[in-house]
Amino acid sequence: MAAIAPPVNGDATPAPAQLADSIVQAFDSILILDFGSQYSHLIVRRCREFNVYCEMLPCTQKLADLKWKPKGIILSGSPFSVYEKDAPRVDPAVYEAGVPVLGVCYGLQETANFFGARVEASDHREYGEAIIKVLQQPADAPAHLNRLFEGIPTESPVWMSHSDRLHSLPEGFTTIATTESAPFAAIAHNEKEIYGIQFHPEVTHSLRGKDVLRRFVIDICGCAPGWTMESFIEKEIERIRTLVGPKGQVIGAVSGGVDSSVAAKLMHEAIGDRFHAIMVDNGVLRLNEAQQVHKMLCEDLGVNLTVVDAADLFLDKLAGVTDPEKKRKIIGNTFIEVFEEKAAEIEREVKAAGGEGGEIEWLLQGTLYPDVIESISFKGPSATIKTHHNVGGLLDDMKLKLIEPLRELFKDEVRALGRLLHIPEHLVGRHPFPGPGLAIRILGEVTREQVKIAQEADAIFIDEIRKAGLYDQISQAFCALLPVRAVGVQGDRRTYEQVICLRAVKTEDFMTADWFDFPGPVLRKMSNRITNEVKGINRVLYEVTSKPPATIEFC
Ligand SMILES: Nc1ncnc2c1ncn2[C@@H]1O[C@H](COP(=O)(O)OP(=O)(O)OP(=O)(O)O)[C@@H](O)[C@H]1O
Ligand SMILES: O=c1[nH]c(=O)c2[nH+]cn([C@@H]3O[C@H](COP(=O)(O)O)[C@@H](O)[C@H]3O)c2[nH]1
Ligand SMILES: NC(=O)CC[C@H](N)C(=O)O
Ligand SMILES: [Mg+2]
Repeated sequence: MAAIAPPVNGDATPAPAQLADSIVQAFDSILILDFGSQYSHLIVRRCREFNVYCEMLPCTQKLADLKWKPKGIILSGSPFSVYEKDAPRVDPAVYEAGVPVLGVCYGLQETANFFGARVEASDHREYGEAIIKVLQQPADAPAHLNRLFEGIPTESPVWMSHSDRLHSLPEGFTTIATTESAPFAAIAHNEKEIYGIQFHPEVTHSLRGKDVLRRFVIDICGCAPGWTMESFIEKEIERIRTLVGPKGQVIGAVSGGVDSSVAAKLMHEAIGDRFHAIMVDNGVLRLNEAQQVHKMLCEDLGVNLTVVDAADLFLDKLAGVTDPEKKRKIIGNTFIEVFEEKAAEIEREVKAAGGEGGEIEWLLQGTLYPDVIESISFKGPSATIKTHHNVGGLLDDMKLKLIEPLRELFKDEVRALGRLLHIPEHLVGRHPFPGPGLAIRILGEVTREQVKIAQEADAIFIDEIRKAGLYDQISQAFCALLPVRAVGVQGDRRTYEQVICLRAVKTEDFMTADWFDFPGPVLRKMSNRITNEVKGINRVLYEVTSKPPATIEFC
């Protein structure tokens, strides 16, 4: 998505995002301006849970450049303090847009700051739970002062994460709630529907936080809750048809993962056989993955899939490379090279067969919102944690244009979409597998030997998870091959072999995650099988770090 409204959802640049025109025209939408809080994406999720579409853009987004009119604006929290020299500033147009505004934590402080109040470091830092007290306004007060907390108990627990506080109330505002340490825990403008809250309503620890957000989005902004997956399918199919035209052809990057399968099914519904699905065997897939996916997509999805064997090309390019980001870029770039070559080949074939199809201009990818969310941070590339192969790892001069129907969605929304499209449960419920595959799970150099070890260990791990009936309780599970050797004893002989680390996590949206608590006997069986069956491994570790501070993948 480019800085200013591109004509399609997807766009190769990892620059600020804008909502696809068709979505905003069809649905009431909320704009969330991100000041860099680690919880910003949760605001997006919560609003979507009310069936209201919302889009998060960096706080540097100027309202004047926005091609659509939001029904309301939410300003997120931030690691900054408003009095810092480099602190991100709110676009003053936000308060003149004529739509309700809600500032959360830093958003409240920046609003107060804008309206002339002093914000200062406090002796009473509040991290964690606080009890909010809602102040009932006098009978002659403007009605909107009571609106945000209407129906919310006078006292309820909220979650705080701040060390700054307002020194005083900005002129023209009223305090609408307090806590013991925050005398201005919630404020509202006396005339305009501008609100600020010091707590984080988006985290589940704020007991009635979701209700406060609902009050804002539905009752105050007046958003109609029309954003459902049913309506999304309809609109998206229409949009794809218009975009591609009556003769246009699309090549699809399909991996067997749930995202690209859902995207492929949607595309197939929209343009039928003018869609050509391609899976690339990049040499770092799971054991027998290419064969299994081929069968699954043809049989279960009715999509015609070609598997391109490019294992040697990828593995040769990866030879000698140990840096994780370099691996990611090489894989991202090589994927595109292969797709462009394949697109030209399909065009020639269609022409030779006297077919009607036009040029292949489009590449379908199953990119999701979490894949892009980091690259739209206002902090820019310096904050990039890792380059997702399908976002930051693309070729700069690629000829194919991207079409990414799921770019605005979270994983659970995609799964719901898949079920509505009648995609079988075993496909919809599959654990994600990253495009760069085992290359980012083999720490150090990726060789054919290392791939074989990683594949065999992974197959055993997943097999045991399934046998224990735990597959659906786990969000993602895999093995990482560590670049170290350790001494062991096998068959009375000294061994000096590699160490494999098992990782299994539970997560709702893959933005945060917790490690899975396996029963001891299951771990024991896994460890036993791996050391016995996989040549080259003499130790098995289990990873017990959540995200954050770790990430799900090892690199
Ligand atoms: N081996 C592959 N061949 C072709 N395209 C791929 C391959 N691996 C990844 N892609 C493309 O990159 C996109 C992003 O990969 P990602 O792993 O995030 O999604 P997915 O594979 O569709 O679903 P999941 O996240 O469940 O694995 C895919 O949707 C697909 O378009
Ligand atoms: O297709 C992908 N291409 C990538 O480059 C990539 N990097 C991470 N992932 C997947 O994203 C989710 C979050 O992973 P991290 O916590 O490691 O960032 C997890 O599900 C990861 O498997 C990727 N998927
Ligand atoms: N979570 C936040 O938005 C914190 C804002 C500001 N940095 C503070 O400490 O008060
Ligand atoms: Mg995948």
